[in-house]
Amino acid sequence: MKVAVVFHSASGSTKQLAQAVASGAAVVSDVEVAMVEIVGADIIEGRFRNTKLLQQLDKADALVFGSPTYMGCVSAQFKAFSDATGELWSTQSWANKVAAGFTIGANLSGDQLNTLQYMQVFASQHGMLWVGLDIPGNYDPEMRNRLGAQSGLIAHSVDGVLDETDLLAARYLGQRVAQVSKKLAA
Ligand SMILES: Cc1cc2nc3c(=O)[nH]c(=O)nc-3n(C[C@H](O)[C@H](O)[C@H](O)COP(=O)(O)O)c2cc1C
Repeated sequence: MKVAVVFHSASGSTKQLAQAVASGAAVVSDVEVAMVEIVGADIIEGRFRNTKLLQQLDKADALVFGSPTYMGCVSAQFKAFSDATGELWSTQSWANKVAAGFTIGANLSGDQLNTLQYMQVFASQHGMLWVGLDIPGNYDPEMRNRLGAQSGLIAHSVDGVLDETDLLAARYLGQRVAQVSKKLAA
């Protein structure tokens, strides 16, 4: 079972979440986890060009998408990556892969939900199966999902220092994606 955490991060906070998601997925037995970073250098004249990266994702059973919230949506780098997958859309070659998402913003209510919703639509365009969080906000003894979104993980940091509960929720999201993927494959 292969889980890929596909993310863009400019100043490192989304990357910290991605590492936590990956570590959560890795605790599930027989799961191989890859960190797949979207970098600006792969965007040439506005188009994301990294065939190897897309081929790596083809082989994964589950993709967890991560992007900072920029201007109320995914970053331009993440969007360029998602546009590049348009070539796969007509064949639906990612259909029935499991998908999930996480984001972070500097404002408590900085329109991060729109970022998750974009990722969810993106996954649906590929026929993927979206997995949200099954942690009801403010009802968790560990205070994971403190911001209460269940479409995916919304984290918040004003200075790039991650809240421990957001990292716990990210770990949990990774674990959940790996477990659901195994269940589907059984
Ligand atoms: C161009 C730009 C736009 C941003 N837009 C938002 C926003 O709409 N909502 C929000 O809460 N934070 C916004 N932020 C803050 C980032 O989401 C936040 O700093 C995040 O932690 C950056 O992630 P990174 O460290 O992975 O790059 C914005 C930051 C930048 C640079």
